Amino acid sequence: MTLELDDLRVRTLGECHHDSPFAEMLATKRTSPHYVHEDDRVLVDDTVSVLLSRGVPIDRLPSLEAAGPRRKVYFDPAATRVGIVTCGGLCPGLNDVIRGIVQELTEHYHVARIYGFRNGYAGLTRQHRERVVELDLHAVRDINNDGGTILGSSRGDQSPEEMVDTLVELGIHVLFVIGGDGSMRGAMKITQEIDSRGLDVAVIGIPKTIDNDLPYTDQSFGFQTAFAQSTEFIASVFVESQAAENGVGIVKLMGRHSGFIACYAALSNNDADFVLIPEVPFVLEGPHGVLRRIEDHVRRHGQVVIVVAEGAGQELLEQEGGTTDASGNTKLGDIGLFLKQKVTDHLTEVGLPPTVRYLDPSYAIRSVAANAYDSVYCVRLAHAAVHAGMAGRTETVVVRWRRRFVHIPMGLITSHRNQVDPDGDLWMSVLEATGQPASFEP
Ligand SMILES: Nc1ncnc2c1ncn2[C@@H]1O[C@H](COP(=O)(O)OP(=O)(O)O)[C@@H](O)[C@H]1O
Ligand SMILES: O=P(O)(O)OC[C@H]1O[C@](O)(COP(=O)(O)O)[C@@H](O)[C@@H]1O
Ligand SMILES: [Mg+2]
Repeated sequence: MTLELDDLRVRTLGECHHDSPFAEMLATKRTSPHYVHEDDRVLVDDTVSVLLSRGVPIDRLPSLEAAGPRRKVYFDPAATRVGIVTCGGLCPGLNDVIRGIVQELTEHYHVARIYGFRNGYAGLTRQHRERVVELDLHAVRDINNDGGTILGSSRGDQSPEEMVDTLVELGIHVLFVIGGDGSMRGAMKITQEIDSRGLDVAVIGIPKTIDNDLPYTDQSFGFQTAFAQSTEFIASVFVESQAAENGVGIVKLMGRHSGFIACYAALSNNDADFVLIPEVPFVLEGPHGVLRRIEDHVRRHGQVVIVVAEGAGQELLEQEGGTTDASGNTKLGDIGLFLKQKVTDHLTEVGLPPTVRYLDPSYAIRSVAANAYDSVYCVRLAHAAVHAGMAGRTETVVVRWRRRFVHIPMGLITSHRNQVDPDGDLWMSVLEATGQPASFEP
């Protein structure tokens, strides 16, 4: 609520003087419900009460710069060299974004060169510089039919100085970083280094996360594909649990800090009786605890299905002492296996010896190709990113916000996490669909 208009202004490298290949097409366009003029701004808030509570005139309301092609661009297209890198965990749609960027840059802007860095930020280091690949239409043809990323990815810190040396050596003007919160923190270190050297290089982020945990964006690309994949595993344990006496199906789904995949997957096929997510703490023991509720459900229905997000109930696990992955992300305890054991022990103790079917689809939900919806989303994000970069926006992320494509300052996307609001309408839908209690605490 403390967000001010000035926090939402994106950085530009300077005035745009070069003719854009889109100038002619834009000349006749008028602002409409389907087209936002390049100088127009999109409101952040969408309810009357929040807008009123801002207490400022309409032109001072928090708003975002519209994405899309400009009449003039900052970089001379024919002389522009571009780099693309994908970092962090895989996500459906990475190849669609790469293809979209390369197509747009090649077919419309006719840029001089497009380089792909291999295996995340590691590909920008001195050691791996020779592995850089040149990307053209041929190299990206059909890549969207495959999951993963043709460029590869990685976790782990790299020196911003070395990475900027690589950009300078290859004469790159625009770097596109497709990645999550960690990648955007890394990208901001790259822009700092660019600034400290006074270089004319733009850095544009395209937010990637299957967890859907980045703020200031509608559902992130690949999320829909990932939760759709998850539903198949829930359906499997449901069938298994129905066929067994005291059948228990448990599916653990990705979601380090946010339970969006668990919520959407559970709502999608409506087979889950309990959904456990990081945002809503729960207790296992006691008359209102999860175990007792599961027991009640098995007594009444003869079976039960539980969907648990990997980050749920971490406070119940004995932690190994703050271990982290190469990128500094905290490694989580295995709530799925823990829950499986606890449920088995409890139901056995109360005379309902269960048949437990446990699935941890893990990488199976994020390594697949994007579905048709996500593919459309990816290609549109790619176009928006290219227009932003060519127009000299920097330290800027392209996002879709309330169905508009807009620019936001990179710092905002790492400012906090998008999480399921326990007071919000999504969690309410989950409670309505599952019938689980709003709280497992007395
Ligand atoms: N605070 C940070 N500063 C600089 N680089 C970072 C930072 N956090 C993460 N990175 C780098 O960004 C890349 C991706 O980060 P990671 O957390 O693994 O995935 P994601 O971008 O999906 O969150 C890694 O190479 C990682 O080292
Ligand atoms: O085994 P890995 O590659 O570290 O990935 C596991 C993590 O990746 C995620 O899919 C999200 O990772 P990112 O932050 O890279 O998007 C989490 O849900 C999961 O905890
Ligand atoms: Mg991350």
